[in-house]
Amino acid sequence: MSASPLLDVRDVSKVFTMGGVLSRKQIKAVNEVSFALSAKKPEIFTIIGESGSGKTTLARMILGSEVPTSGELLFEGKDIAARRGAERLAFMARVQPIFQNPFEAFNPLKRVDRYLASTARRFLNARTEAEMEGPMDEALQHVGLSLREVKGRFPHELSGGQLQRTAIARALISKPSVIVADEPVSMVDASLRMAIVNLFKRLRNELGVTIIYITHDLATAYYISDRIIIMQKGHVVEMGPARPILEAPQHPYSQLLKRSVLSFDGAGGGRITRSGREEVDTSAEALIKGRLKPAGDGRLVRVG
Ligand SMILES: Nc1ncnc2c1ncn2[C@@H]1O[C@H](COP(=O)(O)OP(=O)(O)OP(=O)(O)O)[C@@H](O)[C@H]1O
Repeated sequence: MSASPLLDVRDVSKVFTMGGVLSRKQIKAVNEVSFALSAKKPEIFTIIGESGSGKTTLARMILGSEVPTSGELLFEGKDIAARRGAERLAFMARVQPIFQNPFEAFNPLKRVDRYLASTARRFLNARTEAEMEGPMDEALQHVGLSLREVKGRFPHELSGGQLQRTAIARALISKPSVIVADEPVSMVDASLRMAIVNLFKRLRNELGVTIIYITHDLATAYYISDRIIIMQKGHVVEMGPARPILEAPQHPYSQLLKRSVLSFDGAGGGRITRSGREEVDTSAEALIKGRLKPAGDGRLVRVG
């Protein structure tokens, strides 16, 4: 068996050139980033950073939809950018994306099961209804849904949470080793966020899927991540086990990020109102101090 890491990101940079001949401007979106994910130990590997820090560009290079300007990304020892045709398709089956907005991920005029069926056709070469429906239902069961529940439904007929879980099920159909989830909970109602991130934990534990979780939400990052990297202006400023880093960040930027998220963040670090009466503090600080714990229904509950 090969000893290569599952994913090996080596000194990867991406430069975008903007403007015309006279006003040429270069943006180094990703700057010499390196890390490796183990083939043996599935994990939740989080990429955290504020808007514009290069997270999405890095994710697009991992998915092979953007080619690095320098450095290389290897999946099971082979260059991602060099894969073509059948090799590219096989790679795409193993490394699947989940996007931010489930309502954009699905065509509003297409029934969601048709979307799942086309994924089964593409990656599993399924042809008959039965060949498609078995893996579709299996994937939906992994996210707490079933084919019976979503069959014939249009995206607007499902809740945001159901639709995001369907998007995750779609990603599971090809039995991937890696899921790249770019801000998967930022468009989901705050009360459902923990349910989605708990699902990622289950996929890691039960299916052995490695999750690359891209976010600016320190609270969920703290709660689910095994390791994190913190990015600022394309650079990795801190990398390592998630909890020690988020509890006591060393780099001034990580410290600033933590402070700013604790004081104001509408996307997860802020306050949500439950039942219109009670305020639940979902900030990273609250989680860190252990004042909240996730309840079975995906909400956070106050301890003691
Ligand atoms: N196709 C592109 N052409 C030019 N510049 C780009 C392109 N894609 C990204 N950039 C620039 O690269 C930098 C990093 O962007 P990127 O989207 O990777 O950051 P991000 O951390 O994912 O931010 P966000 O959370 O807002 O998506 C930004 O300055 C952005 O404007």
